[in-house]
Amino acid sequence: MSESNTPLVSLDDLRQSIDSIDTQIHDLLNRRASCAKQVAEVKLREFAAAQQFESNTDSSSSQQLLFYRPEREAQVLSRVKAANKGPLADDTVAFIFREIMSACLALEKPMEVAYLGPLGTFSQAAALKHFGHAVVSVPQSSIDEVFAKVANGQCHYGVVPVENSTEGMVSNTLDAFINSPLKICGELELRIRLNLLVAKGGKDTPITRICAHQQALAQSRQWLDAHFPGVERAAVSSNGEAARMAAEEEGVAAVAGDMAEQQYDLLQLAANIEDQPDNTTRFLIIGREDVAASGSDKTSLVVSARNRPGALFKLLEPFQKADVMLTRIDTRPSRTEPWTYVFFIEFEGHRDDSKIIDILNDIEQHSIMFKVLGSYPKAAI
Ligand SMILES: O=C(O)C(=O)C[C@]1(C(=O)O)C=C[C@@H](O)C=C1
Repeated sequence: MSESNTPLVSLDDLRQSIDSIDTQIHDLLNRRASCAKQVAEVKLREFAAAQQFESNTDSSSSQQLLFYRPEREAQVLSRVKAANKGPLADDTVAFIFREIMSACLALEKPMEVAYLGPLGTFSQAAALKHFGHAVVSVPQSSIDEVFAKVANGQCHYGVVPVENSTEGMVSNTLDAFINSPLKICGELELRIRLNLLVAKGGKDTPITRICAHQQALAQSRQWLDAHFPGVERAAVSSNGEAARMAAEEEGVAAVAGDMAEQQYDLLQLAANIEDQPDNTTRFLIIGREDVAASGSDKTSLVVSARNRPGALFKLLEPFQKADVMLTRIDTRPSRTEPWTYVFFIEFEGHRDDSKIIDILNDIEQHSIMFKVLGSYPKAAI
């Protein structure tokens, strides 16, 4: 018998080893969860002490009770990825720890996260990827509603799409930031795989209308042109809504992802119909509080320059001088007067870093509107 055919350890022995390891993992998980519960008690004590101190000194209470700590979560995820020796892939280990932290945080404080619904949208997939499955994800009818629900305290956080690798920026999200008091608390990327979906039993029904969010229609335009020329396309409020319509209306097909397919129990007529094979959407996490530095952060700001030659150069020059990496710049109409613009600038670093403080002071002097939208950990998974 060749060496590879010789079982060194029996199946029973291996399963006994797995059982024993599972018992240890189980015990360790509950020990970790007990630590997280104690962390919650410490946070509550510190919060109460700060409140008392503030009322004694008669200052207004600015202290927020924060259970969710994005900077700490990013550090944990980066650390487990860096320490991973395999055979599990780094991303797999990070996803497992993502869920462990999500479950631990739920013991401290169950969290509600608003996203662009209905059920089964990529925004919901993004919310669960970022926060893990222990959060309650709460569907909203529009991006503006996501902002509103977080701003009025009905949800702890929100998840909004900000740019797609095929279609560019999501202008609705950028515009919503201009007048919102909310902060950016995190970011993540989600690979967008689009499928053509119809109701189960609708395999032979001719497709008369293809529905999807306008971004999904644009991301699969060439495929739809080639396979369904002349069939009406309708942009609806979300891919989840398109999937719901496909489930209920005869002849309607939806362009949507796996979550929508499962949610509405649809039939997949074609898979991966997106025109760009690496089609990816970047999402932002919005909340009411600033996030402490994690050591690997980005900052976003919105700024409007005086309408004069060299104004944009003056805004960007401080980054070049301080050798700070710009990661994105977008322009939107200011909506205050015609032909004036605001710039969304995103760069590496945290607003509390001394180098970044100097840059921000410099930019503020050359701008007529200036708002830091937040500093937040770079996407860790
Ligand atoms: O370190 C903390 O502050 C915790 O609350 C613990 C923990 C974790 O499980 O590691 C849980 C929730 C926070 O968002 C960050 C980390």
